[in-house]
Amino acid sequence: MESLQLTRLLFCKPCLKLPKLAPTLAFGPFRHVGFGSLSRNRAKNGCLIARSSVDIGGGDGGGYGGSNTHEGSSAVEDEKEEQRGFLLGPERDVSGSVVGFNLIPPSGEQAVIESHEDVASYGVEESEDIEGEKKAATRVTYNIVFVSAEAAPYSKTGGLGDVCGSLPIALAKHGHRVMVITPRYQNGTAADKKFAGAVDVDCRIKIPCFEGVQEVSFFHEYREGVDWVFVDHPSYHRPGNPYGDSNGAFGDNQFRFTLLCYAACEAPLVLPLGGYTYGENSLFLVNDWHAGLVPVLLASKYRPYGVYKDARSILVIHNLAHQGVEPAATYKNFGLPPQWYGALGWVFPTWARTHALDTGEAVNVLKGAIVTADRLLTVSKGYSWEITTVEGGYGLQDLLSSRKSVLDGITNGIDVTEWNPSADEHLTCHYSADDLSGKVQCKIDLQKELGLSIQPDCPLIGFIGRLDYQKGIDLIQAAIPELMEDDVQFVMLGSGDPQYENWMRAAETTYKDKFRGWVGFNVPISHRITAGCDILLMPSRFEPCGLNQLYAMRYGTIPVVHATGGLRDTVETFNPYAQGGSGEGTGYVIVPKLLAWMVFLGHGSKLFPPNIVVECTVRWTFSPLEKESMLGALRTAVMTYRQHRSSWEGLMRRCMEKDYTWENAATQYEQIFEWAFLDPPYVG
Ligand SMILES: Nc1ncnc2c1ncn2[C@@H]1O[C@H](COP(=O)(O)OP(=O)(O)O[C@H]2O[C@H](CO)[C@@H](O)[C@H](O)[C@H]2O)[C@@H](O)[C@H]1O
Repeated sequence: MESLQLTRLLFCKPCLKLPKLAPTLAFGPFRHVGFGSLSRNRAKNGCLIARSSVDIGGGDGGGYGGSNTHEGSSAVEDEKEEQRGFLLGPERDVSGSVVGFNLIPPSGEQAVIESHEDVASYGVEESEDIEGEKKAATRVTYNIVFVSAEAAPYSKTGGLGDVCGSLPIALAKHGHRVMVITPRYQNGTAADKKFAGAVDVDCRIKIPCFEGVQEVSFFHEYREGVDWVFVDHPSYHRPGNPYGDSNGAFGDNQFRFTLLCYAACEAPLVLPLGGYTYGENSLFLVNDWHAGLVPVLLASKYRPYGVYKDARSILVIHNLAHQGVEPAATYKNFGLPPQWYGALGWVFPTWARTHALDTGEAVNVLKGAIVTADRLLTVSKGYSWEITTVEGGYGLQDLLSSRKSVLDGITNGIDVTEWNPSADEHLTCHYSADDLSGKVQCKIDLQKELGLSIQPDCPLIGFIGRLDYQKGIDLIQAAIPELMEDDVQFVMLGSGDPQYENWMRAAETTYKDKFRGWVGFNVPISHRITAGCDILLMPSRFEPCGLNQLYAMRYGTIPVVHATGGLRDTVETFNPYAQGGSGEGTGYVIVPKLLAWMVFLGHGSKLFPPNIVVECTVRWTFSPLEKESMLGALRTAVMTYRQHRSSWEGLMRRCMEKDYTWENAATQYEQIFEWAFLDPPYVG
């Protein structure tokens, strides 16, 4: 295999020398008054190293330092790798990963100048105390590199795009230097314009993988305090979304995201953004399997050669169901040293194998990331526990349990500027918790737009999301015939599995007056549904965090959710007896919650003083996940909407007053960063 030569000059400065403040870093609310990068300088003490021939992963298996002493993945080794497991007829998920296993067992069977002005990792910043006096407080800032397959507004198919479009900005506002690195997708539609603000930085690197050498280039846009870096390669230029098109997932996703990961490892070293590279002390936030090769590369191809010795990586799991699994024979594609096979090696359980001779051997990128990342994070606390269980671990529960000491969960925030009912650009009418009157107009507008009968008092139920098994679409499908007998309207927006898309179209024909199924991905419509509906249904089988329920709450749209993962963490069960109402009932409070509520409804509000309802906290949850319990929760919500309007308005207001800003989440992320740097990095 041909190896890659990359010319690089590294300027290194003497240990402990504090560099001047880089002007490009003086953004955010905190002013750096002094900082220095210590550990990196320790590694290359006071010398100028001219490095030509830097191999970033050539077939000799080498890494940084131009060393050829490292054992290579020879042709013989490659042969061997090829003989590892072979999957016939692999079943793939929407992102293209092999999911030839039912993870829930079936029943019965269980020239580059690197900055010498090394960017800050540690800073002292000024803050104000409550009396307004300026005082010096030590606040650590980091050079953060987000790696993600999508980042809104440039690319988005779901919540991953939202998070990687918003959290970086929140962290930049905290004074961190933040880069987001993601592919530069060009699909030949108007969406291509979203990348128009990014300029070619004229930096090309060659990546040896897939038994060849690939050249990628970088585009850059500095926006809202964040360096948005786009990796450009012909494989990102094709119709469809980041993962596939109408024919399903792209067959070369392993290749496309391998390129992304290599490029992400190089970017902090080679891109002098604003004049300075991010450098080796960077903190990588790698999101889902698409970015999962980054910690593996750091451990196998950089750290052994003294590069990124003081970097850290945090794997953020947004969805454990997608793991980047491919046949074991594809290991050689990654360009990793053969001895690192074990990090990615994965064996399907016997029951999940395709035939008697199938050894079940595969490579699993997400597993590699779980093994090699310095810390693990999920997007809610509830989900961080669920993934350590058989039901939620998707085969990785034991590995995840073994890393519990570095596993945390932080609930996502939302972009409260984009999602703001009092100023939403996609709405013609606005409202707020103080004045809810505009919401009914949003409902009327939506009914008009969708061709539903205009009925301001008819409960309007919505669903927005990917049409995927995860989201419980089959449950909605099963419940619709019954639900459509009630006096309600139902609107669904989604795209994904063709069988659900077809069902939505058919349901629209069957229930002309009551049901609308919008097949496609449409952000303005998603805003109008969120504002115009009274109830948002989320019967997800599992939900790592969920953003739509957070958007819904902000818009005073009451979520009815399955009590799982982030939904359980963020939606509080409505209890008419709580708070000031406790003890004022008539003795019904000890019965199960749902039954108690039904009794309350049955006897009317005369039984309880009005303040009981007003002071209750929000909403319903239903568990276990069955059609009947979902219908029960929905009908309870509908009854409250119809019969207890003041309770309903109380619910709406409490929802709208909830704080799910990124500011809150960003502070929690900083705690995790601190912990990541307290422990030594993973070295294998
Ligand atoms: N057809 C359509 N048209 C317009 N907009 C659409 C749409 N379908 C979905 N969206 C939007 O995509 C986002 C979906 O976010 P979610 O968090 O609900 O789900 P997702 O499963 O993609 O994300 C995964 O990652 C996120 C982020 O961590 C976790 O919250 C979540 O639990 C996890 O499954 C929302 O902004 C939604 O409005």
